[in-house]
Amino acid sequence: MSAQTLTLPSPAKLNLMLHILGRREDGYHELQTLFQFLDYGDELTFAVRDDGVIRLHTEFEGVPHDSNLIVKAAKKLQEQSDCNLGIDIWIEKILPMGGGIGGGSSNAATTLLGLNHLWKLGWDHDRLAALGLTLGADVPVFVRGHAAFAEGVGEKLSPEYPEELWYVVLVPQVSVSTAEIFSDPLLTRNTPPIKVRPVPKGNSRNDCLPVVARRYPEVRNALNLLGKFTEAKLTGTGSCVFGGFPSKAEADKVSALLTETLTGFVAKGSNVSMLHRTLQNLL
Ligand SMILES: C[C@@](CO)(OP(=O)(O)O)[C@H](O)COP(=O)(O)OP(=O)(O)OC[C@H]1O[C@@H](n2ccc(N)nc2=O)[C@H](O)[C@@H]1O
Ligand SMILES: Nc1ncnc2c1ncn2[C@@H]1O[C@H](COP(=O)(O)OP(=O)(O)O)[C@@H](O)[C@H]1O
Repeated sequence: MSAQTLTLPSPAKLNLMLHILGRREDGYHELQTLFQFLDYGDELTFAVRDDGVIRLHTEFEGVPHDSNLIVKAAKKLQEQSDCNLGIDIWIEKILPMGGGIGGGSSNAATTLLGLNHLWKLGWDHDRLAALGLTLGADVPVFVRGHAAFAEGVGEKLSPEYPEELWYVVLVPQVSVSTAEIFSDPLLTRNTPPIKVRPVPKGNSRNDCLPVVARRYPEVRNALNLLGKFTEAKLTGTGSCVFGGFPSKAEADKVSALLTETLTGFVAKGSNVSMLHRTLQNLL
C-alpha cells in the first residue's frame, strides 16, 4: 500500500462502572466512569485525495453521509487545520450502533488520528482530543488510547490500569437512546463522588442499569442469562451487556451457550487501544 493509504482499527470500549453524580445547568450529567478498550472493532481505510473532497464510500443505514461522525470528524479537522487535502474513506463495520460500546466515537477518533498522520498535520493528542470532544463526550478517551477514569461529562481523563479480562459481550437487538435514559425521572443522579484512585473494588455499578432494564425487556433478558455465569453489567446507556472471565476458554464456553439464542461476541479487554498499538508500529 502507498504512503498515502492507511488501514486502522477502531476498537470498542466498555464502561466498567458508571456513576451519575448530578445534573448540570445545561442539562448534561456529571459522571464518573471507568473506560477500558476491547481488542475488537471496526476497520477504517483512508486514501488521500489532492482535491480537498471528503468522501465516505460505505453507506450506513439510517445515517446520512454528512451526519456520519467519520465525515464530521474529517471536515472539522480539515477546516481547523486549513488543510487543502481530501480523503476517501471505507469502513468495515462490525460494531453494533447505539450499543453503548462507543462505535461512532471510536470511528471519529480513528479518523482524527489517521488523518493527522496522512495529512502530516503534527497535532498532539491534547489538540485532537479537544476537537473530538466537540463531536461527542466519548471521543477524547479513544483519541488518547489509554484506559481511563473519566469525570465531568467524560472529558477529564486520568489513566487507569483495570485487570485485562476476557469479556462476553451480548448485543440485545434494540438501540437505546442515550438522551431518553438521561431524561428518565427514575434515574439515580446523586451518587457520591469517588475520591480515591484506583477505583476501589465494589464500585462497579452502572447507575443507568435499572432504568434501561425497566424500559427494555431484551436487555433485562440478556442480564438475567449472563448473570447465571458471572456478574452481568451494562456498558454506557446500553444496550450491550457484558461479563468478565479470567481466560478466553471460559469466556468462549459461556458465549457458546448464550449465543445459541442471543447475539454476542468474546473479546479481550485492553488498557492500550489497538488503534494506538497499530499507530506505534507505523512510526
Ligand atoms: C454515557 C455514555 C458513557 O460512555 O454513554 P454511551 O453513549 O456510551 O452509552 C456517554 O458518555 C454518552 O456520550 P455521548 O454518546 O457522546 O452522548 P451525547 O450524544 O453527547 O448525548 C446524548 C444526550 O444524552 C444526554 N447526556 C449525555 C451525556 C451526559 N454526560 N449527560 C447527559 O445528560 C444529553 O441529553 C444529550 O443530549
Ligand atoms: N460512524 C458511526 N458509527 C456509528 N454510529 C454513528 C456513526 N456516525 C453517526 N452515528 C450515529 O451515532 C449513534 C450512536 O452510535 P454509537 O457510537 O455506535 O453508539 P453508543 O454511543 O451507544 O456506543 C448511532 O445510532 C448513529 O445514529
